Amino acid sequence: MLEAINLKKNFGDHQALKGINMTVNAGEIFCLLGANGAGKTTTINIFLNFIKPTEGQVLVDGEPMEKNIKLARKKMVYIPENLMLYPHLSGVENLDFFLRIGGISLNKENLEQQLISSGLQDNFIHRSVSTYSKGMRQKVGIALAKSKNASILLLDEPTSGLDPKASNEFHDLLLKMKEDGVSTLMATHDLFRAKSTGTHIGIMKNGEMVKTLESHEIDYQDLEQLYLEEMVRLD
Ligand SMILES: Nc1ncnc2c1ncn2[C@@H]1O[C@H](COP(=O)(O)OP(=O)(O)OP(=O)(O)O)[C@@H](O)[C@H]1O
Repeated sequence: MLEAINLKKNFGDHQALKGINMTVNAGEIFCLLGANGAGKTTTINIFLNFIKPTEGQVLVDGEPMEKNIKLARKKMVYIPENLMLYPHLSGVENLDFFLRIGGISLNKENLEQQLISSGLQDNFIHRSVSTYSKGMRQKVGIALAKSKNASILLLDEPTSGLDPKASNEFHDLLLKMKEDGVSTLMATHDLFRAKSTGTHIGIMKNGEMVKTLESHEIDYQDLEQLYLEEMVRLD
């Protein structure tokens, strides 16, 4: 479970976040929507402890993150738009490497199994990652999250640039992790996916969360209209 309490972030005299409150419970997929510069990545970076908030607090499973940052990071996996993997290592070798950094050692069969169950074709798992498509690299990220038993998944536009089939496969994997009780926070510009995959949708604008809703409350057309209205509304 992930919570933000009154998160504020200033970069110089620019207020990037103006008091964000949000909760992502176990088994929820919270999709953050908002125009470029709304503050989505800043929010995710604070959750990841990449940057510190100017004010406010992050709670991980109810505990302030700064109380035990190592433990909090152990629970999390981050998949950005372009997952950084070692291009000359295979999928199996990358997975092994990143798991070992986190103190986890799996045997070869388990590593292979994790990649295959994350949708990577078995004839690719021993090939160098430089031969992988973007969708295949993102699946290595999912395999890492599953192998780590991560309970929190933070995603920053993970399917941008993926073709519809690859994007579909990736979102199916997110839905499976949701069934396993993972708390997922995903920044996205894809309203359709936010509606179809998300359990909750937050619309950010100029550093504020201007709307939060449960995705079953709204159909896709109304979400699109609401989003566009929020974007043009003068405050
Ligand atoms: N390190 C930084 N230094 C100064 N300003 C920053 C920094 N990081 C972000 N900002 C500013 O904070 C605001 C929020 O940026 P952020 O990257 O969080 O937006 P975003 O919603 O993720 O946008 P996008 O959809 O383009 O990824 C922007 O005005 C951005 O210019």
